[in-house]
Amino acid sequence: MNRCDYVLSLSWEELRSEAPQLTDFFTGFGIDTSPGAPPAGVQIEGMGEEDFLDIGLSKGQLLRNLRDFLEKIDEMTRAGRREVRELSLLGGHDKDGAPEDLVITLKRGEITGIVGPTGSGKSRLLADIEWLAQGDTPTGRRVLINQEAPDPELRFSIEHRIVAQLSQNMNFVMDTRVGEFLKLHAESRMIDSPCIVSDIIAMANELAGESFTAETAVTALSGGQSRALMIADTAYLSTSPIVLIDEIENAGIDKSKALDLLCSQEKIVLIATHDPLLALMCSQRLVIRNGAVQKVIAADAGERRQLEQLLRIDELVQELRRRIRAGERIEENALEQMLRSEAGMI
Ligand SMILES: Nc1ncnc2c1ncn2[C@@H]1O[C@H](COP(=O)(O)OP(=O)(O)OP(=O)(O)O)[C@@H](O)[C@H]1O
Repeated sequence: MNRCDYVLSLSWEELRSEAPQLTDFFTGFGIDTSPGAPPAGVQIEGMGEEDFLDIGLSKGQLLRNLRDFLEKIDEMTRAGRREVRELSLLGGHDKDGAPEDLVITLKRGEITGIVGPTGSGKSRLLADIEWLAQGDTPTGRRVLINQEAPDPELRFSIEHRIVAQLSQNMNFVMDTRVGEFLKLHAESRMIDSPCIVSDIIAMANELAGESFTAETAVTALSGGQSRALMIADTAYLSTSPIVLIDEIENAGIDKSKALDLLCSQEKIVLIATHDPLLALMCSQRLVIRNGAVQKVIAADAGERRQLEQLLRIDELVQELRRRIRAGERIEENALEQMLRSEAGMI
């Protein structure tokens, strides 16, 4: 018996324990999935021409949809088995060919910063990770997943990418509304939570400051808003366990909140940055020079305390930004007053 026939012959209790998503699939076609109802196969056999007209599909199309749906469930189960627990970077060489002394393993829930002068190779390191380099990029680095070289299927699969890249420019080419875009994305991920779209929009609005709604056209979003939407979307919908971020400092979004959000989703986050606040928020940072990682600095208690103070200073900067955005004039002693009211800051 093939898988399709097997599913069609199960009782609803059996089906629920086998793959709960299937009951939603059948309910969507008006099939009675209550516990005592006849199995799906019996009900489909009993459907007349009118019933098929009602659902807008022929019997053959319905069965083909079921087969596609089962394949998708299987693929997602396989993806779950390919679970990424850790990511290791093995050094290659710098721009002059000198060996890079690097062996480091990054774990889920960890944020790693990549810092260094302009042109030193930060984006190149992100690209090496995105392509799961195997000594075949200009740096000669290798990337291991769970201490093994990833299989080629994982490297070159477009559909099941384990790495999500949030690049500096987010441009939408689709002509659709935010709500519709997120709904489609959630469906493609088989995430069927009724609040998911509104949750993502609420989070994106928290990150962006300037609100938009489910009815806003994606092409009308500002740079900061689309960046915020992509971060919230990645956090809630992306199954990619590794997230690479190239510069969010100028995106006009609440960057510390954005990092907290991604980190709370147990992702392995790498962020290339020139921003001291973001760099200090990381669990560790890789210092790059001349195309190679020169050292790894782990955050310590001293740096954590500096981060706390920097976050307070950042709040003041945000407040100034808010006032300037609102068209206010900044009085001569405004900053001094704000600093004084921040007890103990100066
Ligand atoms: N190990 C290496 N060997 C050879 N070329 C390298 C190496 N590392 C980086 N490069 C090259 O050096 C150039 C600059 O690197 P990259 O763009 O990654 O710098 P960056 O630190 O991201 O700069 P910015 O801060 O300006 O964004 C790129 O062309 C990159 O491919």
